[in-house]
Amino acid sequence: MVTGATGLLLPLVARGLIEDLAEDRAITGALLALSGLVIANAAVGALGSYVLRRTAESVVLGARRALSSYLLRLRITAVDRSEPGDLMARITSDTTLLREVTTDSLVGLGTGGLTLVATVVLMAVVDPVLLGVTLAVILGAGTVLGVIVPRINRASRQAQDAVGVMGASLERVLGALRTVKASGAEDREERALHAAAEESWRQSVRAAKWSAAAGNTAGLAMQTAFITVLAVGGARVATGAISIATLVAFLLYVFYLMSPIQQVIGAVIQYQAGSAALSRIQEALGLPAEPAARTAPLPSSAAEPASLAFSDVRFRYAEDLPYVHHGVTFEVPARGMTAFVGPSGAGKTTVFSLIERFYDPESGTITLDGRALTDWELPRLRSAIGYVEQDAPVLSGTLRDNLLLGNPEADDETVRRVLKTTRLDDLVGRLPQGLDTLVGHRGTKLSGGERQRVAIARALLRSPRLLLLDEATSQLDAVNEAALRDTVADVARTTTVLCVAHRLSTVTSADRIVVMDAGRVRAVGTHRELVAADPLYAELAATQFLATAE
Ligand SMILES: Nc1ncnc2c1ncn2[C@@H]1O[C@H](COP(=O)(O)OP(=O)(O)OP(=O)(O)O)[C@@H](O)[C@H]1O
Repeated sequence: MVTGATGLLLPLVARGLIEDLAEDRAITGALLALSGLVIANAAVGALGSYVLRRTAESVVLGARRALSSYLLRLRITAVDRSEPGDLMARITSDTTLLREVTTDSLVGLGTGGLTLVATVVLMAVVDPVLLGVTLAVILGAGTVLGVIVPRINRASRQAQDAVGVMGASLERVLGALRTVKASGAEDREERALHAAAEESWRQSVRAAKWSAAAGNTAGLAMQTAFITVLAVGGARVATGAISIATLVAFLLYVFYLMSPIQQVIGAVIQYQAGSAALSRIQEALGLPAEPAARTAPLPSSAAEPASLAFSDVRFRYAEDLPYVHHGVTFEVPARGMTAFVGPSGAGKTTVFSLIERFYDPESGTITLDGRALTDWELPRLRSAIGYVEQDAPVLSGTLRDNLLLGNPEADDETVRRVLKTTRLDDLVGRLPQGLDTLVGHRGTKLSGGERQRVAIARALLRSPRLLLLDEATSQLDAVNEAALRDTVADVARTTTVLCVAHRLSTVTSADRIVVMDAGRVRAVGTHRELVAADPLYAELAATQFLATAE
């Protein structure tokens, strides 16, 4: 505003200068005022522009922090429905567009708008007739802009959506690059990536076309205003209605009008891209999330193991999908090892997802320590559990980062002990950088079996009251598997262990086995009991399990 005000005073001082010259008065004062104004204008302008950019960066930072915190708390149901690459684009690319909204758009609209109004007021003071001429031209341009602006908005939104699609395609390909290469699918994936990039290009070019049209409409309007004012003003000077000095001052105002008008139109155009990005950010912030809560402390090593019960649990992943659990009921007392077996797709992993409350059942209750899961504070519930997922994910970073992910407080002695029980000590000893070795994206620098052992070690370091192992030993060789079986048996003496098992060797030593089939529990018992009592179990034991047993 100060920059605008100093700029606005210049024509008045210029008029004074011309009048001083015309009337042979000293011009030192006017010259000094002119120089002072020019310098103040430049200095305040530079400072303002810095403050503005800083503010804009802070807006982007705020949006990125809010979005990343929110996305970490997303419910798994929302993650199932979204593309991670698209969510990533919303945090990285869409937030960048907010920078322009803050600098060029909002502030441009504010200062440009104010300068515009002030200029018009001063024009009215100088000569209302010429102001009328100027406004008529500007109004015509405004009408044209009203048609163009919504088109810029639509194109901007589609361009950003295409960037999201591109992010999703990239994530899809980079997440499984080996499979893509092994399947010889590079060309097809390349086409999909290019199609998304081209769609973004097409829409951005469309937005650029309309933006250029809008920008030029403004330029054209200003030139028309300039020429019309010159013609009408010239005529008025000829008839003696106004003086030359007034015409010069007015033309200077028309000249000054250019910048705020360009600013306002630029702001409106920028705002279209910004508002498209903003609506994509708001969409992400509208996804269902878990309530914000602080991470709960891990249970002390002396904490009692947990007991668990499912009672008539019915669950499906979405309303348009079939039920995965049709009234699942079982009880697991504190301590000991419970194995879940059953054909693929029976709903074993889903049991674990429900315990972690990644999803909530449609009906029935799940209790931990006799208390419904819904009555537990979510962080407290999860802090009691150690979970090793089916594909044993390992995160990019060092081995140490991965091991300490679930318990950053674990001391060196505990880490050493767990490394020994999971037989990772050999690996760590062999690596030149030991625990500080980088494991690569998703742990690609580790073998499948090593990844599983890292995942188990990570869960054990939490000293959980309930340990969930989902086929955690499927990729281990016989020696490692036997060793880990002993470790798990050891852990089961002090902790409740639930294990989805595919190997007979894991199952035979279990305290109880829950046989699941098509979303129901069909039998519970020990290996010996079930072989005699349950035909499905007997069949599984005789074929699938025995085939992989030692
Ligand atoms: N996120 C999900 N969204 C929709 N359906 C899912 C989802 N996860 C699993 N399902 C479906 O739920 C059913 C049960 O899956 P679950 O992973 O619990 O089976 P499982 O018994 O562990 O099988 P496996 O032994 O092959 O791992 C399957 O039919 C599967 O297709």
